[in-house]
Amino acid sequence: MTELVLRFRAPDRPGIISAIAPLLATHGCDIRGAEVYGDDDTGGFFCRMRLSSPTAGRDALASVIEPVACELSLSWELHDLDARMRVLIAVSKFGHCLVDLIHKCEIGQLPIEIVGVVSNHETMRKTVEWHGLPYHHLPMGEGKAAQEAAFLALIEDTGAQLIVLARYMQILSDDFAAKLLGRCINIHHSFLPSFKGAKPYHQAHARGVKLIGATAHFVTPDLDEGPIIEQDVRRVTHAVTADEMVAIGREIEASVLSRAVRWQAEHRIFQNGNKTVVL
Ligand SMILES: Nc1nc2c(c(=O)[nH]1)N[C@@H](CN(C=O)c1ccc(C(=O)N[C@@H](CCC(=O)O)C(=O)O)cc1)CN2
Repeated sequence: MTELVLRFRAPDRPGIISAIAPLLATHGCDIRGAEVYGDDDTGGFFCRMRLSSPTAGRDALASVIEPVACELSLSWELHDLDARMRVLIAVSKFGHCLVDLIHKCEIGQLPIEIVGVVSNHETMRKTVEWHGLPYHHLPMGEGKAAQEAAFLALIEDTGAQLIVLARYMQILSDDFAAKLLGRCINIHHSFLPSFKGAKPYHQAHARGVKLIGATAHFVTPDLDEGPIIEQDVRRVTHAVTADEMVAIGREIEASVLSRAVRWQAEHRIFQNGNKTVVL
């Protein structure tokens, strides 16, 4: 039995599901779950189906879907759910999101394979190597261009399908960010669009907010402007210091980022203009 995810998007119109469903039934596929969304603003239609296929494997099924999808102008993907997404994690000095991802991967809560950890500091090497994972120290000393070239080579060498910036505090150049479009997720330590930049908790404290939060988003060349995937908040009072906000924020950041990574690994996220649809 093969567990698969079929996901597709197309200009919205009647008859898309009724064209696909019989095809799946003909090939013995059971639709175990399905979510759809039609966007009135963009006219887009989005669908994610979880399939059980007793006989046809991924490639066999893909070969019969292709002609129909072409006829319907579908942009589609078919993923084997047993295949874990290859993930390269980037971190600077703060390891709370990194260790949360490693732990959740180790206990099987995240369907990913961590292919390595990259950092511009040595701070997290001991922890990462203790978990038996490769650590790649890429300091900024040789300049951003050289560092990013080494970072990109690592992405290619490891076959990483997703790059996670787990409190990686370097702004990626426009060229590098453009090369990672749709496959790089960042955790920003504020409730975007408020408090962009490097020190959001101090900005929040200075502003006197009553809620602080974290935002997972796809990385684009524009700092902290990428499509938002997940957010969460916590209530704070006048008595909470900036340092206490940093401490409260760690838990929010880790939970928000791990949810975004799980959804990406489960092929649930569609980019929809500068927004996302999560099915
Ligand atoms: N092209 C992009 N690169 C990065 C993004 C992004 O959205 N687009 N997100 C950041 C993460 N981040 C906030 O979430 C962030 C990181 C770093 C800075 C910053 O000002 N860094 C300084 C250096 C700071 C240092 O060395 O400690 C800098 O790069 O000059 C702001 C926001 C990750 N990259």
